[in-house]
Amino acid sequence: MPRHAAASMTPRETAIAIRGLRKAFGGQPVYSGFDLDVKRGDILGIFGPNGCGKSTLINMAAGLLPKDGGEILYDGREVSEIRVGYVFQNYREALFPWRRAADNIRYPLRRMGLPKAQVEARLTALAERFRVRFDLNRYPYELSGGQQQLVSIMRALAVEPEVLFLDEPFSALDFETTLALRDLLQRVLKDLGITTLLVSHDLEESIVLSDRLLMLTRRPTTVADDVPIVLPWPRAAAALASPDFMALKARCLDVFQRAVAA
Ligand SMILES: Nc1ncnc2c1ncn2[C@@H]1O[C@H](COP(=O)(O)OP(=O)(O)OP(=O)(O)O)[C@@H](O)[C@H]1O
Repeated sequence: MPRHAAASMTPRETAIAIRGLRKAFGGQPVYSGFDLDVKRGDILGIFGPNGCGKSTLINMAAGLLPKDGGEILYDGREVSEIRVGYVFQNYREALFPWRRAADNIRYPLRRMGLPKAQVEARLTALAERFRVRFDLNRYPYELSGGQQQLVSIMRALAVEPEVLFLDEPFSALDFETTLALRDLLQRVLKDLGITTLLVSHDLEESIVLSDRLLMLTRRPTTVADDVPIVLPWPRAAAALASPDFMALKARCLDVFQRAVAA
């Protein structure tokens, strides 16, 4: 594989500005005047009580769900004006079952009208970045859950997104697979510098994968705490035992328990 193929993948690092965001369901507000800034290249973890609106936030940010008011801008542009990648929790429903894994990854690139040679170069570069050892010519049902979710992640990154949205990407996977994928993903995201919003139900995972962790309250949702995660990258499983990690976890757990009790 030529080295320039991997090097060609250089998405822009984009900053996100959310101002006065409003959203209600059935008259019940989830967000009423929510503001947030995300620095370019940051991985922002979003953590909070069940039903506080984590998925709603990233779905609105990704343009999958309309907002009632306010704005979400990417270096001043609407989401419709930028390329985004989205990885869903449920990899079984995310991939096209009738397309081989490689064709799932090629699909958005073909839709973009990319010449065949570039499509293949991106596919090869991604396979190299993610150290893929399985056969991408298999169909999704022939792959393990972890392999399928890896294909979903590769497909999301294939379009060279400016922003990546991850909604509980590992929650349907076993622990061993989760650790391996976490390790791979953080290396790739930090290498590429993609601004990322990550929703996870797992506090340790949120801390391990984030530059900054946004702790949310129950709805109407506000920010309970905004925690910089100052730990060296990459963060291997062993980092979970470090005193700095334990201190961050204790702080976040305390905030979470107060948010749930409120
Ligand atoms: N389409 C919808 N119609 C009505 N209510 C909705 C809709 N989508 C979400 N909600 C409600 O809005 C709130 C926020 O939902 P959301 O899925 O964003 O929360 P979450 O924090 O991601 O939840 P969880 O932690 O359970 O995954 C919940 O109370 C949910 O029931």
